[in-house]
Amino acid sequence: MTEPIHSPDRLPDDPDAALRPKTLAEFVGQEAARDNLRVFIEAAKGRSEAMDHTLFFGPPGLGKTTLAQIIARELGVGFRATSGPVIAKAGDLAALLTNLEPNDVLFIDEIHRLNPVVEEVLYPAMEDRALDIIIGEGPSARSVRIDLPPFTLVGATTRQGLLTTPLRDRFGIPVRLVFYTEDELMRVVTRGAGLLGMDIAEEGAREIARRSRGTPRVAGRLLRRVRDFAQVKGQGTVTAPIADEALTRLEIDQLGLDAMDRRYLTMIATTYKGGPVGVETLAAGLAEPRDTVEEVIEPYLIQLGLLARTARGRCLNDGGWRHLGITPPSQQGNGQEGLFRDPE
Ligand SMILES: Nc1ncnc2c1ncn2[C@@H]1O[C@H](COP(=O)(O)OP(=O)(O)OP(=O)(O)O)[C@@H](O)[C@H]1O
Ligand SMILES: [Mg+2]
Repeated sequence: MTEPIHSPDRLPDDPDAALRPKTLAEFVGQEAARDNLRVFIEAAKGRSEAMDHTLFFGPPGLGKTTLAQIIARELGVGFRATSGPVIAKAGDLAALLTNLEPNDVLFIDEIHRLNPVVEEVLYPAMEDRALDIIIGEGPSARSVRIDLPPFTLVGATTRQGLLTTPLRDRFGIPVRLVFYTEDELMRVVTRGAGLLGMDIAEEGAREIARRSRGTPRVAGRLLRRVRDFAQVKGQGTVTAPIADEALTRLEIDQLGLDAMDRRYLTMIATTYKGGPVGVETLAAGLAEPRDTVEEVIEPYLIQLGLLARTARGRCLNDGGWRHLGITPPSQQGNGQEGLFRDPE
């Protein structure tokens, strides 16, 4: 399997762990979120209390896991991490919760994928710091309430919309993470280059930043690939031309779109005449899971204004047509045929 160079999906053996910021001060961007978190962390520390439960949501690779770790570190408390699909039974969650030290952070990644039975157990744990456990079966079964230490639940999800309302409502601090600006990504790239001991020109960093899909994880990955290229093809320094050549070879275009993004846009443009077309149809056409289309491919295309999600399906915007260099059917003069045929 080849490394998904440009996909913001994480890999099992997290190669970007080395680039992970460890403090709020080191964490680039997400200004609003950071300012708020700083206040909540200080306040909780000042009172020696657990911080309120916090939910991070936003596309993959924007720093949800990183921020969860930073919170624990800045609070000076322990950090336990798990993920929604891993907690199979209520008992698994009970074991995790009863083993926490006071004020610890429990991080649940992909919290929208919690089993509903487990989720029911989480409600009183979050709200009343209590576990209601059923002991025994049948007529002799009884419910026992166990008190828990104070703790902070930090949840992360790429799909806030898939969270049940009762769960969402129990987070006192909801934090939306947004795509990074080019300047912010430049700081991410420059910082990463420093940590990797790389020589990088300002315009080289800008080129990588501009083509990183607004995502620090992608920036880190592109940086490593461009470094290889600079080492072999150049004098070791990442200049703008070296970065451009490397990224072009990786089929990452001027907007930072990769081959999959372009296949997605081209399919809407040519097969579906610009849409609207349903996400299921597009996912099937690309042979990608619907989740990947909705969580990874679409958010950035929408952010760039190339694509619109409408009630009737996905539609290409003017910018999308322009980026592909295709004239929309509506703007074609008479006699222009052939390019846009009805899908079978
Ligand atoms: N603000 C930032 N500044 C610098 N580097 C960052 C920042 N945010 C994220 N990174 C880098 O991007 C990588 C991915 O971040 P992280 O794992 O926190 O993303 P995530 O939102 O949890 O993604 P996923 O949804 O896939 O779990 C980190 O290892 C880190 O190197
Ligand atoms: Mg994560």
